[in-house]
Amino acid sequence: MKAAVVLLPGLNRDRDMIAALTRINGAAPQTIWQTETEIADDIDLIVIPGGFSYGDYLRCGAIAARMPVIRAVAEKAARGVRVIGVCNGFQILLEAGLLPGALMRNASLKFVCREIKLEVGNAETVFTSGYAKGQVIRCPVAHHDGNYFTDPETLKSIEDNGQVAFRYAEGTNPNGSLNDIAGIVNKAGNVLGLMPHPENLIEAAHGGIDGRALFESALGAAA
Ligand SMILES: NC(=O)CC[C@H](N)C(=O)O
Repeated sequence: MKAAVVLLPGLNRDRDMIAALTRINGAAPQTIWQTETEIADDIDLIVIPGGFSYGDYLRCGAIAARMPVIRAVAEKAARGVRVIGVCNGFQILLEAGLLPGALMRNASLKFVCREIKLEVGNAETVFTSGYAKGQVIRCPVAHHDGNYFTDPETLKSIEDNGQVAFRYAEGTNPNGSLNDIAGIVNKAGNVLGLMPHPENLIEAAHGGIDGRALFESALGAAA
């Protein structure tokens, strides 16, 4: 499988993401700059990394969501290509309408940078098939706008459809997210957004490999 990483000014997790994908996939991902309007047909997985695109001006992810490259990502997503947005990448996918809901300022009004625990909410997605349902994994978070919110009807539908891929395990919700939601997939199941950073826990030097199965699932279990 071939992976690509979207690059935007202000992102700062792109190198970590490229390193993680290179290690897991055995080949460096292609990089796609903000102004590109087309993404190659042989790309199976597109990743939008975390950071502070365009300085988080207006709202986190709001400016990025209007860049040509995100339109190209949306076109690929509509055709079933797998897309992962991590942290700022998740915010961008929400702002672009590829996922439902919004990420508000953390309930504490503070930037939170620490390790939390994640519970796998649905192990039947292409991104979580390497985990067991209910499995609890370690994962770092680093954000100030991670407080997932949506209207009650949407919340019910994402819960009923099994779209909650990851939840903050009991007592570790760092931001006040509704239903402890840490990551969701779209209805079709090929777009994942999550606030924590699994790319920072994929090799022994990181102190653990709990994030690895996410990328292995996304890269390995492809049709
Ligand atoms: N690490 C990140 O991607 C941070 C995302 C965003 N800038 C926030 O602080 O909420």
